[in-house]
Order: sequence, then structure tokens, then C-alpha cells
Amino acid sequence: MAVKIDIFSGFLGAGKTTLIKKFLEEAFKGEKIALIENEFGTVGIDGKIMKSYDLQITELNAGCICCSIAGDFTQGLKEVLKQYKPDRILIEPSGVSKLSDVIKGCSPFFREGIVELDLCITVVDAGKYKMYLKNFPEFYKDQLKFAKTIILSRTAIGNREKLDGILEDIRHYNREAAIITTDWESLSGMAILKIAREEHRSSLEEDLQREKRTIRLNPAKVTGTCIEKVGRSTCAEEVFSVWGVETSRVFSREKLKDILHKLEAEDMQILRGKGILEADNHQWLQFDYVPGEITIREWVPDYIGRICIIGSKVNEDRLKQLFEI
Ligand SMILES: Nc1nc2c(ncn2[C@@H]2O[C@H](COP(=O)(O)OP(=O)(O)OP(=O)(O)O)[C@@H](O)[C@H]2O)c(=O)[nH]1
Repeated sequence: MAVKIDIFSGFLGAGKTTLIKKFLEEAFKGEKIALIENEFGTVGIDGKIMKSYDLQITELNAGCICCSIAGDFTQGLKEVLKQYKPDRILIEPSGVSKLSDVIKGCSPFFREGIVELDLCITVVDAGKYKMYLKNFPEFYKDQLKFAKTIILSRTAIGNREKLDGILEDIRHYNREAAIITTDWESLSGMAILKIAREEHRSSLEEDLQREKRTIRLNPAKVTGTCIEKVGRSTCAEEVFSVWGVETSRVFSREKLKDILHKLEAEDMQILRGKGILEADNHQWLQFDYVPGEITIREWVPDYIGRICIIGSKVNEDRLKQLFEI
């Protein structure tokens, strides 16, 4: 029987990892699961965050599995299939990956019948929809266009009118996908799974055919630095930059909060920050930063602290100064 593949796409900080956790806890019980975790930065954080779950994790960092490390992705997928023999493989591309390229990376495996696409989800932060669509249209539209299910996150912050406006706008890019606007908290993982499986109206084959009509692949470039398309496709590395560091530095919760607040005021267009750090009294903290939202949680001890900051104008020296590293 073909191994199921689920792709969890979505822009930086949209809620991909959070959704994967929900499915693991509420919907995928009893299945042998492998997770391919792709981080744009050199320092992986999500792989550590998912460690408490019973699954096989393959981390592919320092680039996007859709372009600069596409070869590593193919190899990683092969190895997971051969060595782990899972029932299901979850793929979390970096937030700046193009979904069409991730699907294309899986295509040879689909064609051989080794794997079949089960879920193809894009998570969209309802609060930042317009801003990201305006500033990063090439990446954002691609993630919307090729999803079979689009799930809005942070719906609690928007009124119904605003959500309906987003819904209407998304339909310009994707008329087929099932769009979930209900707050996740009130839906079970099983309910989301059922919607994602039943409601989308086109098959992957149809999507690939549609894609073929609009994208001409240069086979020599498929595993190279960037899949070449008619009208040149932009690579995430050309638009986004990242600062990642491992550190033994100890931060108080207050100090960390203060630094993250300062990120907001910096002229670096920081879009995402995440990390795991040692705090006072041998405690550990895990933090998430998206513009306008800082979350700091208690965490389990690790052997080293990690910070990853992604933006469009990242200044490493200034970040080192801020974090005092
Ligand atoms: N309030 C609220 N917070 C959310 C929601 N979804 C995600 N978050 C928070 O947003 C932060 C980022 O969520 P992640 O699930 O790590 O997002 P991601 O898409 O995996 O992010 P990347 O690591 O950039 O790929 C975390 O602090 C989450 O708890 C939501 O629907 N509502």
C-alpha cells in the first residue's frame, strides 16, 4: 500500500507546527509517522520542539526543500521510506517555500506509486494575510494556489466581516480548496482531517497538469539552486535572510521579552524569531516571535540554546548586539 504524504505549507509563523501537533495528538493515533522538517535557517528549532512525539524526524535545514536543498529532500524522502517504512510522512516545508515546488519534489514518488498525497494544507495567518500577500506575493500566492485545504489561523482576532473578506480574496487564487475559517480550538483534529480529505474538488494529477501548462521545467536545474520557470522564479534566498546561532548564554524571561520587543522597533523587517534558551535557575524557555506577537513558554532542558531569526533585511551584527552574543 502506498505511503501517505501530508504537506503542511504556510508562511512564516502561520501555525504549521501547531497544526501538525494537533493532528498527532487528535487524528493520527496508531500510525507509524515520519516527519520531514525543513527550516530556512541553519539552526533547527522545530525538530527539537517535536521530539516529545513518537515519530521519526528528519531535519533538513539551511535552505528550502523546494530549491536550494531539493536534492537533500529527494534523498531524505528515499531514506525515510526505505529505513523507517512509515504509514505516513508529514512534510513541513520552511515558511518561505513554494508549495508547487514541494509537490514537484514529491512527484517522482507519486508517479512510481510509492507514495500518495493525502493532505495538502496551507495555513494562513488571518491577521497578516493582506500584509504578507502585498509584500511577498510570489511565495504567498503559490502557497494559496496549490493547497487543497486552506486553514486560517488566529481567526479569533478578526471579525466575521474581515474573515469573509479574506475568504473572498483567497478564492481569486484558489477556487477549489476547502477553506476552514472556524477557530481550530473548536474543531477536533479528526474533523479537520475529514474536511481536508473530502472537500477539495480537484485531484493532484489535475493540479500537475495545470501546472505543466504554466511552468516549463529545465530538468538540469531541478536539483540545482532554483527550479527554473518561464518568467524566472525568485528563490527564497534572494528575498529572505536568516541569522541562526547556538549559544550557552543564560537569559532571564524579562530580558528575553525585552529583546523580542526591541526586534519590533528595528529596521530589519523581522518576520519570524524562534528559539530555545536556558533561563535563570536552570530552567529553559522556548520563544516564538511573529510581528506583533511574542510568546515565551517554559521548556524542557536541552544541551545548548538556539536562536533563529528570519527577515528580509536581517543585520547579523545588530542581532548579536541585541542578544548580547
Ligand atoms: N493565538 C494563536 N496563536 C497561534 C495560532 N497558530 C499558531 N499560533 C502561535 O504562533 C506561533 C508560531 O506557530 P508555529 O506553529 O510554530 O508556526 P509555523 O508556521 O510552524 O512557523 P515557522 O517555524 O515559521 O514555519 C506559536 O507561538 C503558536 O502558538 C492561532 O491560531 N492562534
